[in-house]
This record gives sequence, structure tokens and C-alpha cells, in this order.
Amino acid sequence: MAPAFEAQGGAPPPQAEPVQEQAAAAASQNNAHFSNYESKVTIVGSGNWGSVASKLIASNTLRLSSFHDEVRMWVFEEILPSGEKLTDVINSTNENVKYLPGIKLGKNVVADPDLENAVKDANMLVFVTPHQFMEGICRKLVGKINGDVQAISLIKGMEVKMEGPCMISSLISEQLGINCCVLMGANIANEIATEKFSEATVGYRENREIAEKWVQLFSTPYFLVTAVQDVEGVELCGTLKNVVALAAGFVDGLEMGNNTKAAIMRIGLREMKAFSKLLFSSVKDTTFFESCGVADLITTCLGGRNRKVAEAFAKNGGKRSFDKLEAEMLQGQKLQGVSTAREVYEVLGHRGWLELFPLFATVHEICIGRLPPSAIVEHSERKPRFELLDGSTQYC
Ligand SMILES: NC(=O)c1ccc[n+]([C@@H]2O[C@H](COP(=O)([O-])OP(=O)(O)OC[C@H]3O[C@@H](n4cnc5c(N)ncnc54)[C@H](O)[C@@H]3O)[C@@H](O)[C@H]2O)c1
Ligand SMILES: O=P(O)(O)OC[C@H](O)CO
Repeated sequence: MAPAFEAQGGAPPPQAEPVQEQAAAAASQNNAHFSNYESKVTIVGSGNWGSVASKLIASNTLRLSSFHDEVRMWVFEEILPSGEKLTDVINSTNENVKYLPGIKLGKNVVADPDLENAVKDANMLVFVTPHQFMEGICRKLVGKINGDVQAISLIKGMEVKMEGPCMISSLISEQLGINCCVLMGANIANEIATEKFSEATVGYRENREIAEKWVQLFSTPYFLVTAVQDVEGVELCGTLKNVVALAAGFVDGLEMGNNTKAAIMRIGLREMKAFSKLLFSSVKDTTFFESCGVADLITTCLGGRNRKVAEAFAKNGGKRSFDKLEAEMLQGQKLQGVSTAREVYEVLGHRGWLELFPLFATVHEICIGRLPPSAIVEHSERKPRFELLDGSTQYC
């Protein structure tokens, strides 16, 4: 399937960090030979989405001569109830029996529990772990990755540091000194595993050829990938929709109906856009109409894990913690929304923006038990006032 590209001018986003610029420049110089040899792909992560990503990628590396057939997948090793190692079972059955049971990954997927060994020969790295583990993973990889390696992050989340918010693609770029694109979209992993049609968005910084290579690596007839030059916009959409999904789950748990849920999704989308643009003025309005934007928000609020666990939280009147519910309901899979709500709240607090984002702020306060789940409607409906950069005020 032909990759689809948005037409646009080439100015890099104004907030590009110096390290990212250097990484992008190095990647650009190396790009001449990057497209001329067989690229070797390693996937860092093997959860629910990580396993589906390996299936998509493995089908394409076999089909396309520009990629080495074998796909290595780093597995955070664990012992199964049978006493076997998860890695051994994946390699003998070709199935991730814990995180994606019943789906064959492709015989060319090799599970590897040794992180350093898994990445050592790769020149394309796909990062797809729950976001809370990425700092530790990057720390282990510092100094082990060549500057000409290309990376992509499928991770929906961010970190908050003393200096402010840090997107996961920036963490990867800054820690490892490599260029990092992102892939986000309306992508409930179990549906893509059974080859139901869906779309995704690659966000890239400046090198279109590299974005095109990522589009090739992921695209299948049932997985349509489009690239846009807006890393921060794409990544913030994927990250922030998890907070709105919790709000939608509270509404479902309280049985408030479809109109209320639609209202919460609309208010959430408005806050996603305002927050993204306040952090990065380069973020494009059009990005919110790609798969990573409104489509991911819809699918997550209808069928995602964050929604599901938030519904149970509200049904229990907030009396069972998210940690307990996650452990009971997700069999080792991880929620991203609760920690993202906390991280967003920290940013809002530090910057004096709490009143501008009543839905985001209320979701966090419900998660920590400061407010009851019913507050999601009472508080989110307050009209926020966005002070524009030119000093005027706009009510949205
Ligand atoms: N599952 C989906 O439908 C989906 C779809 C799109 C994007 N995403 C995003 O992809 C990312 C990864 O999600 P997922 O569904 O693959 O993961 P998951 O929710 O299935 O998480 C489980 C994974 O975390 C690993 N893990 C547990 N403890 C760890 C540790 N201490 N260090 C490192 N790894 C550890 C487990 O081994 C397992 O591989 C998330 O940011 C998620 O938001 C998920
Ligand atoms: O199941 P969730 O809530 O983690 O959402 C999964 C994906 O991000 C949907 O695109």
C-alpha cells in the first residue's frame, strides 16, 4: 500500500532541543546509506501492543527486501505459572502466551531477554513498553547505541522533570543521542492482532525519507499508516487521550449515558489541543484530525483499558485503588492514564494552569481520592479561560 504524506513546508519545530537537533542532523547525514542497505529491526518491549507491533513488522521484513528478515524482540523476562520462561515459550510456540495469547507473531520473531544483545546489531529500534519503564531502559542503553540508529516510539506517555515535561521520544533522543519518530493512532492492539482494519499516524521531525521507511515497516492492507511532520502533536495526542479515557470510564461507571460521555470527550479534546499548543506552539491543528487525534480519542473512550478500569473504579465508588483494579483486571498489562493524569497535573500546577484545564485536573483528583467520581461532570463543565500569548482572552 502506498504511504500517504501530508503536504507541508519544511521548517523544524521551534522547540526542538539541541540534542534532538544534533541527533536529527547526524541521522540526516547517515540517511544516504540508511536507505541503501538491509535494515535490521529490534523491538524493545513485548506487551500487548509490543507483540502486535512485532507481528505487523515481521510480516513486512519478510516481504520487503530493504529489511533483514529477522526481527528481534526484547522481552522483560518472567516465569509463567507453568515454571517456563516467557522468552522460551515465545521462541518455541511463536506466541506471546501471556500478553497476546492465540496469535502467531511470525516465525522470524526472536524473543531475547538480554536488552543489550537484543539491540546490538539493529539500526532501527522500535520502543513499545509502558512509559514508566523507559527511563530505566534508556539508562541501560546509554553508550550502547550508534548515533546513526533510527528509533520510533509507540509509547503513549511522558515524564515530568525539574525542567518541565519530557515526551518519551525526547527522552530517547536525549539519552541515546538518536533521532526518534513516533507512531500513535486508534490502535486497540487486540483488534489489530486479528487484522481488523485500522489507521495510524507517524510523527516525524524533519527527515521525510526516514518517516517513509517507518511507514513501509508498519503498513499492511489492514493497517494504514500516514506520516505528518509534527512529532510533539502526534505524541501529545496519544499521551493525553488516556486521561480523557479515564474521564469517559467514570461516566460509564456512573451510568450517565452517551450524551454525557460525548460532552466529556469534547471537553477532553479541547483540553488536549490547548495543552499541546501551550507546550509546543509548533503543534498543528490538522494533527488532531489524524488517526492519532480524534480517532484514538474515540476508540479509547469506547474500548480501551483505561476506560474499562476507570468504569470499575467509579462503580466501586472510588474505594478500590487503580493499582488493585489494574492487577485484578489486566493480567500484567499496564494502565498509562493514571500516571499521565498525575504528570499532567504536576505540569499544570507548576505553570499555574490548573484552572485552565478543569477536566485534566479533576481526573487526577478523582484518581487520588480527593474528589468522588461524580465530580467529573460537576467540575469539568466549568468554562476554562485561555489567556492567549498575545494577551487577549478567549473563552472556549
Ligand atoms: N495495548 C494497546 O492496545 C496499545 C495500543 C497502542 C499503544 N499502546 C501503548 O504502547 C505502550 C506499551 O503498551 P503494551 O500494551 O505493549 O504493554 P502492556 O500494557 O501489555 O504492559 C506489559 C508489558 O510491560 C512489561 N513490564 C512489566 N514490568 C516491567 C519492567 N519493570 N520493566 C520493563 N518492562 C516491564 C511486561 O513484561 C510486558 O511486556 C504503552 O505506552 C501503551 O499506551 C498500547
Ligand atoms: O487500552 P488503552 O486504554 O491503553 O488504549 C489502547 C490504545 O492506546 C488505543 O489506541
